Amino acid sequence: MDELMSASKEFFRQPLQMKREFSNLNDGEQFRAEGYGNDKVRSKDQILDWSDWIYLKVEPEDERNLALWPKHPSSFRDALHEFVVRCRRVKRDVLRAMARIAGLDDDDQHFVDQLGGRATVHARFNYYPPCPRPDLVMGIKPHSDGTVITVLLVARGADGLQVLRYGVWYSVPSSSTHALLINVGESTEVMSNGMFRSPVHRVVNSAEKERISLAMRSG
Ligand SMILES: O=C(O)CCC(=O)C(=O)O
Ligand SMILES: [Fe+2]
Repeated sequence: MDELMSASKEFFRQPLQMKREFSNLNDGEQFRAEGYGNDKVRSKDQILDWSDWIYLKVEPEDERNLALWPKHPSSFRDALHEFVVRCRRVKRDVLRAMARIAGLDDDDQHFVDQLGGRATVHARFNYYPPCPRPDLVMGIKPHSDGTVITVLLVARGADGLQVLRYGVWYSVPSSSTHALLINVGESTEVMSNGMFRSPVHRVVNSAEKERISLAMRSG
């Protein structure tokens, strides 16, 4: 996790020109989901998030578009691959535990198998630079994840993530180590008939501190 978080930081700290090599704008114009950049611009009045990201399909392995995987730092690709492999187990264990909580017996059939053998996983590396006027921007707008499950890797000491519960925003405390946070996705909320809720969350920027995270979005 250390290596991956350092590689991510190093990537984002490069000059824009270097990062644009992996841009999510094809020919500088046409938006595609994968690559480095920001939201698709749909109108002049659109408010963009105060963040940068890289969005990459990481599973199934044979559907990776390696041309968009950063080459610098050189540790980036291997560190990401290793994390993807480790996440498979985390995901499976969490989904099995959830099936047990739901009182289901043959657990794999319920949540794990919903992902199938060729489940799609996207990695979204997020970088939130400090903002001199955090009151005017949003690092990532309020949303819930359209996934089965999201494994969020939060860099050591990074704060800014907030979760909405009954109309009140609660801050997720930062940790002195890198941390994994599991987010229930909308598909699981539907599959469980609302027993597991997919929380609405957002990131607020800080005036002094950056935030780095990696969301592994499954399904
Ligand atoms: O940076 C974070 O912790 C939140 C990221 C997030 O919500 C997402 O990528 O879906
Ligand atoms: Fe999210």
